[in-house]
Amino acid sequence: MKTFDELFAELSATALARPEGSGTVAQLDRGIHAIGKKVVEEAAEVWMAAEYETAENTAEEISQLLYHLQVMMLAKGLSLEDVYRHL
Ligand SMILES: N=c1c2ncn([C@@H]3O[C@H](COP(=O)(O)OP(=O)(O)OP(=O)(O)O)[C@@H](O)[C@H]3O)c2ncn1[C@@H]1O[C@H](COP(=O)(O)O)[C@@H](O)[C@H]1O
Repeated sequence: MKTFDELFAELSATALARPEGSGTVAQLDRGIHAIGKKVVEEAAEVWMAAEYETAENTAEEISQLLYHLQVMMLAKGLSLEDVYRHL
């Protein structure tokens, strides 16, 4: 289990180190357009899970959406603070 901030720290390090086989590196290399499509896809999966599936499935879809939002933050060079100051 990890927090939002811990995942972001891990993904930031992964983006710099670019380890072989990293899905995050592959996603970053696909660019903003592809990452945006994943964000929309995962958001739709959250909606569908919330409407028709269990709370547990919904939580899993939400975690995937949060992951892809963080990948988008990295692709745009945004820090946690850049986002948090709007909350
Ligand atoms: N938390 C996640 C995470 N959540 C979701 N995903 C990816 O997001 C996608 C969402 O799953 P779906 O069921 O929608 O899968 P899918 O549509 O079949 O996926 P694709 O075929 O489109 O890739 C999958 O490709 C998952 O691999 C994640 N990929 C990685 N992480 C974490 O990110 C860190 C770095 O991962 P790597 O870069 O892969 O080393 C590790 O801690 C991982 O646990």
